[in-house]
Amino acid sequence: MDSYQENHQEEIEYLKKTLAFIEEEVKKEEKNLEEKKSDLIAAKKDMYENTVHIASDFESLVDINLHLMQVNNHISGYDTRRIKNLKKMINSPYFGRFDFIEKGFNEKEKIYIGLYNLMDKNTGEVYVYDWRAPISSVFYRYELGEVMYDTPAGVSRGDVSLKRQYQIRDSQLKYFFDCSVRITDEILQEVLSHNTSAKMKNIIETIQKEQDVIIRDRDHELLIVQGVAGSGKTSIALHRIAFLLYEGLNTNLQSKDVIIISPNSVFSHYISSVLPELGEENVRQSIFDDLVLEVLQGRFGKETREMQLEALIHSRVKIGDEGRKKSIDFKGSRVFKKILDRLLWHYAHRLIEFEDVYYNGTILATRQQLKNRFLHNEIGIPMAKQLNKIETILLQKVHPLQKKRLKRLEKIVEKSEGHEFEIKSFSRLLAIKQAVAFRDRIQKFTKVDYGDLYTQLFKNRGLLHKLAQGLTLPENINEIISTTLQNLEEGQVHYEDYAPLLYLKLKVEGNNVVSGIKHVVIDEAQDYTPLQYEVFKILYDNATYTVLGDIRQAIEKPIDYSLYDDVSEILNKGKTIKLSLNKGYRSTCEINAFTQKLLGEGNQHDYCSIERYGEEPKVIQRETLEGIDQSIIADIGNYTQQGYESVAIICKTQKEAEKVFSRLKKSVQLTLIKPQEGEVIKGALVIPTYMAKGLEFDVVIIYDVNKENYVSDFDRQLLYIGCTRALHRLVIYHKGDKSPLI
Ligand SMILES: Nc1ncnc2c1ncn2[C@@H]1O[C@H](COP(=O)(O)OP(=O)(O)OP(=O)(O)O)[C@@H](O)[C@H]1O
Repeated sequence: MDSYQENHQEEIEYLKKTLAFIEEEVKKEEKNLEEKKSDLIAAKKDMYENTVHIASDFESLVDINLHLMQVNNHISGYDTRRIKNLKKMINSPYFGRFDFIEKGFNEKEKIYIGLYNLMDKNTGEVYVYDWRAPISSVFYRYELGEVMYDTPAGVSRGDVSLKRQYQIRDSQLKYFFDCSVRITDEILQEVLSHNTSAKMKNIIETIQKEQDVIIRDRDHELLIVQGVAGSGKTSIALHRIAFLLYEGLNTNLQSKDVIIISPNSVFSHYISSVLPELGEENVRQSIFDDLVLEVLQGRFGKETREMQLEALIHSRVKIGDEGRKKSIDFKGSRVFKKILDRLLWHYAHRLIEFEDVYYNGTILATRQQLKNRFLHNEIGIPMAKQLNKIETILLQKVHPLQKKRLKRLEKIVEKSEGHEFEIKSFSRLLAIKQAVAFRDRIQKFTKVDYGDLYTQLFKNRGLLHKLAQGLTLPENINEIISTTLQNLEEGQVHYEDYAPLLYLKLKVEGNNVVSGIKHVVIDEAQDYTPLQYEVFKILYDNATYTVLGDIRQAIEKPIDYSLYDDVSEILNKGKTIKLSLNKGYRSTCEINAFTQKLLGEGNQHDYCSIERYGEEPKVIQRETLEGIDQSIIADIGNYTQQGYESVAIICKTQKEAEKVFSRLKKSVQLTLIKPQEGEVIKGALVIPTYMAKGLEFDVVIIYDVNKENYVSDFDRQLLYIGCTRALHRLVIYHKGDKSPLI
């Protein structure tokens, strides 16, 4: 036998042994589960039959029941998860191996790496190491030779003499090969040459070194990643969560303690299967609009981010109509945050009209006393709570006086005519009326409403200008003031007002809604304004953060890397690091070269692409829209025949997408993706650019990139986002002259 055959034989044996062990474990766990279920049923039966004798009251009965439910959930949750994980491993128990001699030891260990740990508890033999285990980092980071890796007990060193990769599918060893480099480009190219799927997939078999460094970072409280399109930011974010949860076994981080902030619900669906695939369920996902709804509870209307973008794109068509854009920039800025802080200060010091409080001729507190108490507030207590406390104190003071007053009232009523038979009840009624009047009087200065406060900023003539002293305001500030006031009075504010309103509410009332989050992942970080980060900071103050974005994919903002400095200053974490990724994995080299050119002079950046070749992108002119439609119908047929499974027709706006959809649907099977709607399915679909963010498709067709439709830098960014969604093919159609941007 030659050495390959020997190795092959050895690997077949090892696979057989591992699979047999997994199957044995599954059987054991299933038996275990059955026994536990029977025990539980018996315990329940016993409880129902006997509790009446032992549970002395209803409360203890409830307690027992609750306890049993918890035990029940705990047992079945843990056991079924382990069985599920083991079953997943039957398909492919591991994908990599390295042979390792730890410094100071002689014995060579074969370290197999897979989805989860697989250990024989009786013998201590480890069949497979979880890809997240400390030792597994060697596989992702090193070639042959000397290596080191972090363990909870410190750094371990050693020597790697062999690295091997496998493809095992349906429990069969398809192939394996030895590699001296980290992860060979061939296997990566092979993985990337496949079609994309309706749901994002995990990348554990081919994580790259620079990605692994981010995934396993434990040293920083704020980790910022600037990565080019397709560099794996979203994948990394999800694998990082899985890693932190694995580590969480030591640090007590659980899936319910983690939240992912993603751009929209279509994207949320797209990424929703990665963590469950990696064995981690129940991580919360939220979009900013959910937070708005949760905190503001629909009080100021329901404009969504998509509606804002749609309005913005349409307003751009009218040259010179920059009002909304300036308002968006201003209301998201740190300047506006300063104005809001000054507004809060001004309200506390100047606008609350404290009064002397009398009751029945007795002074309870002077105006100055109340003001002093309020301003020398215990640090950190929100304004509304502090005022509420003042109200409670005044009510407590007045309470004994009200009792005396009731007695007095009874005497008065007794003497008056017409109430002889209802002295008590009539006196009480009078007392209640007086108490209400008293409370209303003090509530004039103890109630503060964040919405009214925001309105005052725009309604109170000159207030905003006064508060903005020393700050630079946009040229159209007066227009912004009048439009905002009008919207507030109509109860329908713009999306850009939500962050300031949230900020004011959280500052005024404190954070009553969200708690317990220990780690926050913000994807598509470039899409949030500094003020939105201020809101995140208040909502998740004690959490650590992973923030990932690509400044070139900002939709309505100029390319400006200072956002990351703002994020770092605002979140203000002790240990912060900013890392960059400049290798794209999604698209072919031809598509990458095309999209880099799109960025325009001066905006290109350090970029490299994985070596995967395909066809040149096509830019095709048609005389009419009908001509474009006919070509697209033919394209969908051709590309589907060639085996591509997802073809996206990307339009500039939702309106355009709807029109294209209604024309094309007569001739071809396709889906229109709408904001707020669930999943992107496979096949042909029509989608507006901003909804396609973060997604990817085998074939991307960009609709009508003509010289009127795509002209500004803003359009360039939209076009860039659209084109970078393509894996294998990119086609651009235009009616008449093409856009000067391509
Ligand atoms: N190490 C890897 N191995 C295999 N595939 C990878 C790897 N890294 C990234 N990919 C693939 O590249 C594609 C892009 O990844 P992802 O969507 O995470 O990138 P991104 O940086 O978030 O992209 P964008 O900012 O453009 O939305 C995905 O198909 C992902 O599976």
